Amino acid sequence: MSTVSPPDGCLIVTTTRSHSSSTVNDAIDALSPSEVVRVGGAGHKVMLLLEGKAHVYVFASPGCKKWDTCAPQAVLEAAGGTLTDIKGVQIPYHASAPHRNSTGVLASAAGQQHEVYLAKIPQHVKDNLKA
Ligand SMILES: Nc1ncnc2c1ncn2[C@@H]1O[C@H](COP(=O)(O)O)[C@@H](OP(=O)(O)O)[C@H]1O
Ligand SMILES: [Mg+2]
Repeated sequence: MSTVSPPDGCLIVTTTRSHSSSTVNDAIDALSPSEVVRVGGAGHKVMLLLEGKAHVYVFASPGCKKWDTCAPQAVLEAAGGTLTDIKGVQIPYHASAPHRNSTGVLASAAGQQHEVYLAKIPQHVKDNLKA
């Protein structure tokens, strides 16, 4: 699967258009992005990662559900990218897993250092999101 790499020398963060909060914005600000692209839909944001139009997708909020992230995550991982919760933990998809992604979402494009973005998310943001 071929994808386009996001540009070097800048940081484009994609996030929610309609579910912002102070925690959501604190996580974004901590990355010091050069641009923030606010669009609706988990799939839309992952598409931006695949198209090289954003480096990282950050959502430090509990609202997103398993069915919003499962297909986008599969496609992103097939392309070499990464999607975890905001703490870097794998999102569980087994039959008895809770429907809600209560510990948020952080996804990065292929070639990005996922752990570098994770390390920049403030501890109070991580602590605020409980499983
Ligand atoms: N507070 C909330 N209540 C309900 N759904 C939410 C939500 N926050 C996020 N979501 C869902 O999580 C997905 C990503 O949210 P957002 O677009 O705001 O980043 C969206 O679903 P879809 O991916 O099916 O559009 C959206 O409906
Ligand atoms: Mg949905």
